[in-house]
Amino acid sequence: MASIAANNPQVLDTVQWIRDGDVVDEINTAHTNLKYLPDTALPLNLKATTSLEEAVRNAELVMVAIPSEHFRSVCEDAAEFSHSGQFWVSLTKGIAQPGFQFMSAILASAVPGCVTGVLSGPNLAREVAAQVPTATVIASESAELRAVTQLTLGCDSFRVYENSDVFGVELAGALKNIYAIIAGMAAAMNLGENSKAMLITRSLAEMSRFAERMGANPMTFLGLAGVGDLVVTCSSPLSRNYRVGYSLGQHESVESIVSSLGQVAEGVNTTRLVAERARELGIDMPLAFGLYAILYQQVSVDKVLRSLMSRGQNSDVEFILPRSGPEAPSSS
Ligand SMILES: NC(=O)c1ccc[n+]([C@@H]2O[C@H](COP(=O)([O-])OP(=O)(O)OC[C@H]3O[C@@H](n4cnc5c(N)ncnc54)[C@H](O)[C@@H]3O)[C@@H](O)[C@H]2O)c1
Ligand SMILES: O=P(O)(O)OC[C@H](O)CO
Repeated sequence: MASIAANNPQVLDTVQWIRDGDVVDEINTAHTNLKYLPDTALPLNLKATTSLEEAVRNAELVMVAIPSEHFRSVCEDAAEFSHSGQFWVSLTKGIAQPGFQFMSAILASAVPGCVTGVLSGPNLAREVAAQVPTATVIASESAELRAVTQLTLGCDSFRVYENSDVFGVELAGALKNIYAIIAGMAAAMNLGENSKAMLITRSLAEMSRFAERMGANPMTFLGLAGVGDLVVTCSSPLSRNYRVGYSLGQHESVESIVSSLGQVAEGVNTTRLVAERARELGIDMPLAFGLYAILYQQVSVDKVLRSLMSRGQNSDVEFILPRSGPEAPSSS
């Protein structure tokens, strides 16, 4: 996203804050970030810094892409350099603990006086930086924040659509990681194209069911942040969550997959938080429960698959034909 903004002649300065001084030097001198974007030359005017003050103090728009686990602490450190009315947008697709915290809520409490938004959509970072034609969603209650984000990022290779359902957009971005892991598993098991279509479509049904019960608008899931991001992350090995699933499907342990990934796959933690919350609220989420059993209860992938395929059959689109009660297994 920083490279998209830096390429925009209407944006005065783009400053990217990074902890690691060596990466900062690499971006400022060689104009590359080989670990994350090995094939991309970064814009010459993209400036990196290890100083939060330099990145935040004079910014009109601050975009935060920190893994959810560390999102609050970085925002709290940055808050002393913010000013009232400054636009802060989360790019992070996860849920933080303790409790069940979303990034827009963390921004609002960690950065007092800021105006918040969420950017989410089918946006594999390598493709965004390579200027592959791409679209995203900016969600905010502030029309001004939405417009500033569209002006900052909109260009020949990148389109920014708007939505006011902040909760729905950020929930979609977090939930799709669960189903990307499952899709990666299905790919490793060579389950076939029919299975892929069933999986993506039933994932969407499950995500929308959860979202509606949590108070989001399920129609948001028909847009880029819902269907769009679900399709890309469930189809591409460029997704870390998909790769985690692929390795699980090859019977690697979660511990070794996560340690060899070297980057964050938010879906592993999100699966636990969402499955636990869904059980508390009595929301039926068979795919998320199945993945939870594989990740956290040592249940085999084959056993989960058999149990999913033997469940009672229910409504296709539950917003048209209501579901007929709990989908209990039809056979043991
Ligand atoms: N990579 C993508 O394609 C992509 C696309 C859209 C959204 N996201 C979201 O962006 C978020 C970040 O993912 P990412 O892909 O940028 O890479 P990542 O998950 O590897 O982490 C991003 C950066 O955060 C840094 N970091 C980790 N802990 C930190 C801390 N305590 N303080 C400061 N920096 C810290 C890491 O060093 C890394 O440089 C995730 O929530 C992800 O869902 C990623
Ligand atoms: O690499 P992932 O699995 O975190 O997915 C990246 C983006 O969220 C795709 O939109």
